[in-house]
Amino acid sequence: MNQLKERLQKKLDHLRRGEVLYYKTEDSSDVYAFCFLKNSSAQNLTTLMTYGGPLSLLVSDQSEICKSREKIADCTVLACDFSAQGLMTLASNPKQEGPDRILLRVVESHDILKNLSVEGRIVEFASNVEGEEHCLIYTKIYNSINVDSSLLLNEEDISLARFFNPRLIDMTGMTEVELQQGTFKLYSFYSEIDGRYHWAFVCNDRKKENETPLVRIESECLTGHVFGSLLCDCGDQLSKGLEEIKAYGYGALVYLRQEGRGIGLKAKLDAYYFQQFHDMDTVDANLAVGMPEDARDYLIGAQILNYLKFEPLKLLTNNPAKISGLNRYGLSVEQQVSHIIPPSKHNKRYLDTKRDRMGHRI
Ligand SMILES: Nc1nc2c(ncn2[C@@H]2O[C@H](COP(=O)(O)OP(=O)(O)OP(=O)(O)O)[C@@H](O)[C@H]2O)c(=O)[nH]1
Repeated sequence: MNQLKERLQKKLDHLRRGEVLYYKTEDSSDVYAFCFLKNSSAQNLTTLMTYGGPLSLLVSDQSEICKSREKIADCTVLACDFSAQGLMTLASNPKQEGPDRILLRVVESHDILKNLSVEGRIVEFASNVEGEEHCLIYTKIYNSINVDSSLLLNEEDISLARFFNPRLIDMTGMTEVELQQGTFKLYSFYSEIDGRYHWAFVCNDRKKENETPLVRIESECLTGHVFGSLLCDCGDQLSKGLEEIKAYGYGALVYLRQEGRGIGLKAKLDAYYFQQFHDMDTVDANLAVGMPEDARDYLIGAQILNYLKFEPLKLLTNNPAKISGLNRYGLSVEQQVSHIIPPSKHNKRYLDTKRDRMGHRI
């Protein structure tokens, strides 16, 4: 973890000095070059222009970008609010304009919006580096160049930068609750990322030096957790998870608001329709309603565990994506602890699909 942090820090230092960094996307060989726009960075602008196509510029509302007007007359300018939700703001306001914007080559096509999801993350990343700097200029590189790896940002760096940003969750309250499984401390956390509250049921009964906490990350399931639907194993997993943590004596159940594997309740119910009336399994049904098979991200969970200082940890799960989802944000999972509920006639297909199509260790 420390090595990763140091490596990231070095790259950030380059960025602070106004030097050009590079970014390579995970799913293609596209390389972007970018830097902050500073008054002194005319040299860097020339470098960017030599490498690539039209420059793009992301500016915040208070940007002093007008000062640089002459230098970047042919830029695509995208209005952007550099909040933690920068990406969403960007996507939902592609035409946001103001009198102080120099030029807008208005972004309308979905393709460009898709690209923005890559660049939006860079913006978020860059804005975390230095609050004062609010202009990021970038271009996709068309000329093939050899990029020095110390100047290359990758997805891992972006994930780490997001993780180290302490502003993404706030601990908003703590109380004690009596559950069937025993007494837990219940923490609430507000997340800037999705504007929701997430919960942690914490058990510290037997905390010892060097003992590893047992953690369960539970994704919201209104139908299973609240109404006791038999179509999934969620209800049983929730109560058994709390029971096991209590019996172990040290750990937490982190309850994330990721209903329907992150696609939301409305889309989950639409997907149920395809499962029931078109004989699809959960994966195909999600795709049929235009959603990914699993839309979850574990940044909020990772930040909550970091707040609780529950790392390294043992994770109660059958789902390898949860382990890699935490590793991605620098958390170490020392052990996977199986969390298997015996199948019933109602949820057998659901569980078979988890095993056969989603790699769950069941
Ligand atoms: N899209 C969709 N989501 C479902 C369906 N049934 C249950 N879910 C959701 O699946 C998620 C299950 O979350 P978890 O139990 O935390 O995790 P998991 O991925 O099953 O992995 P484990 O840790 O092994 O339990 C919840 O968000 C449920 O709402 C379904 O038929 N379709």
